[in-house]
Amino acid sequence: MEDPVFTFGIIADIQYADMDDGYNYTKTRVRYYRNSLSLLQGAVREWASESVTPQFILQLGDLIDGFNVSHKSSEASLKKVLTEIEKLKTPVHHIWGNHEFYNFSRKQLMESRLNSSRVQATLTTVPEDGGDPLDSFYAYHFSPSSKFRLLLIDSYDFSVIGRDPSSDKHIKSSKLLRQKNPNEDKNSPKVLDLVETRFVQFNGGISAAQLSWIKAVLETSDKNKEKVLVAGHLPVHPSSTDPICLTWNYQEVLDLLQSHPCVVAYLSGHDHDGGYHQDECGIHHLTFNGIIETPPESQAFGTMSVYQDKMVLKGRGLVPDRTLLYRKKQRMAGKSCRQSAGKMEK
Ligand SMILES: Nc1ccn([C@@H]2O[C@H](COP(=O)(O)OP(=O)(O)OC[C@H](O)CO)[C@@H](O)[C@H]2O)c(=O)n1
Repeated sequence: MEDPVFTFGIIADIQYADMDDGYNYTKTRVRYYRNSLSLLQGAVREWASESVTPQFILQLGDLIDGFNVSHKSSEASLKKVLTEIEKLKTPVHHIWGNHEFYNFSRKQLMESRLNSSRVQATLTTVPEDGGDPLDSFYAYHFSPSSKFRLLLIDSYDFSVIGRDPSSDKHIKSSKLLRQKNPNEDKNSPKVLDLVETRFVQFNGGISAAQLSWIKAVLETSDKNKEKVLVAGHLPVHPSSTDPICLTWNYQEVLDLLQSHPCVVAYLSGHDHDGGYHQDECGIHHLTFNGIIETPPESQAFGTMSVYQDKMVLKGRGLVPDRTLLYRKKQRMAGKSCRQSAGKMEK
């Protein structure tokens, strides 16, 4: 078999805390807080023993659990987990999830080892909108190999968590939550239907500024005939996740991704049960199972081998193997495949 152009490791929702096993909020799933570190160690060992060490690791967010806050162990837990993942001596690209914001402020995150845009500075482009960097979003892109690009986006850009209560983004997202979610506890999806359940406080959305930044990146990639893999903590397709985990403005994000032929995949975490869907434009939506709810005797991570004509995911434990062919349906830049279909037939 031909060699891949590049390979990378993927892992999601480790949510480490030095505490006994517990449950998720609805008491339907066990959370293995302490053992999540052992599963991470196992993943690192396996990646290190592959014939070719992955070029980088994509960590899809929620590296340590929010419980660390009450245990006053956020710094210690973060250090422990980063020490393990960094043993691989390969770059790690970090997405920020809701649990990052329970543990740390945006300012702390920007200055921490979780700011991989800074660590990988030579490879990346970070948006500069001229305003206060703390009101901005954490998103960047890099090219792991010629004609391929990884684009990391900030699912909590427009959110009440991680935003200063006096900020415009906090005020507006809090207003949106009040409009969409009648429950006193805004983390509760009670009485909300299907995709409306996404309007809970532990989710967030993508601001207009970030959407236009993403659009500009994708336009350049379209022009340069690149293939782009987009990654964020929250899923954006209702068929790839339990709807309670969706990005608030998932439809806007989907419309944007689907109108750029360069986009081949969207990778996310958050829904610990995982999910997969190939959308009508051929984009592969992969939601990775969370380590935190993976039994100690199992595993949940993957190695993605990227080829010119496909991606091959070698899954471990709960993550299945998949061969992901690039889209067959043609799309025109700036139009979704649905809009393009009619035009191309003429
Ligand atoms: N129905 C719910 C669910 C959660 N909460 C509270 O919201 C906060 C975050 O919840 P948590 O389960 O820790 O979030 P995760 O990111 O680990 O998982 C997302 C799941 O996959 C979604 O199903 C926390 O404070 C919970 O207590 C809530 O109040 N009501």
